[in-house]
Amino acid sequence: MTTVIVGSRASRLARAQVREWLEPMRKRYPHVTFKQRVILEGGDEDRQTASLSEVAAKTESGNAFSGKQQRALLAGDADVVVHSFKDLPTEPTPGLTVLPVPGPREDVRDVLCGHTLATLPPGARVGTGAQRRIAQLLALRPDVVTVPIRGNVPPRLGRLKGPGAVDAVLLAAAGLGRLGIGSDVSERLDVETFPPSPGQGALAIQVRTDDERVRELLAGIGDPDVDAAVRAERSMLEALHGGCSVPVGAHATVDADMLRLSGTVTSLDGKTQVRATASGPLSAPEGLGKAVASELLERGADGILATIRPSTQ
Ligand SMILES: NCc1[nH]cc(CCC(=O)O)c1CC(=O)O
Repeated sequence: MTTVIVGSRASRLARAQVREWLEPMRKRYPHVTFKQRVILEGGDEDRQTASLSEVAAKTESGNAFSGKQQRALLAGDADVVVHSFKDLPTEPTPGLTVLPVPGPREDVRDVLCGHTLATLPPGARVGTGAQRRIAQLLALRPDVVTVPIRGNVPPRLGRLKGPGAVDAVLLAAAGLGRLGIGSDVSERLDVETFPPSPGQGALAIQVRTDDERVRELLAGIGDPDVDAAVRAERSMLEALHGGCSVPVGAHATVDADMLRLSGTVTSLDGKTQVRATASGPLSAPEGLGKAVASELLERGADGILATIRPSTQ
């Protein structure tokens, strides 16, 4: 009997993600005992510091959400860790490997709860702390005011009511779907006008590079289409030198053996937005990601990104 320890952050969403991944794994490998182990992160423990970049600066790894998971993995306290792909930094961590991306991918879209884009009253207050969401929202509705909110998904939704309530909140459909609260959604935002964060809705399964036992066991868990789409989006982000919260949106789709990737970079005030789209073979997702990134840079993305200070939020 072999045992595999699966590390997870403490939040309901993180635990739901691990359960989602474990369910087919347990069916596929009935002889393996999978055990869940909760590993707390700075970004989970520290609820007082408003800015995630400040929380990240206090952690050893400089990452508020995935640093301790990765250290636990390296130390052997877990054999596998499950992240939201979009929360994982683009730089690889020495000694760790991300396995081919499993499917199915959750709904990749961002959603508005409380109002739709069209019904938001002029000057409405919209809760979100993510730079990409702020920028893309202001590009569509320059009249609204964004209010920084962070924390787990249920308290963010809770900001629609009570003292200091906001008119709407912007969140990922994937988080709401995994928590079973998708019915609170007012509008699912179109991927063309509001492209999601690269990798949104997908899971990153990370293991130790030298752990042949687990790597062999889990070889073949990836979904080739989901894997190619996520690789294309993430290599575009990497080529733009973007972390997980720069105002970069990406969306890749698969059609037979072709991959199509759209990317956007938006200034924080929403006034400038560059876009690029290209297609390429499913077998070369990184090449497509780099090609779309070069096109974005040619169209002025570097000028926009230069004005934004690095942040891990
Ligand atoms: N940054 C927080 C975060 N990280 C992953 C998700 C859920 C979406 C996903 O798994 O891609 C969320 C919540 C949100 O953005 O609303």
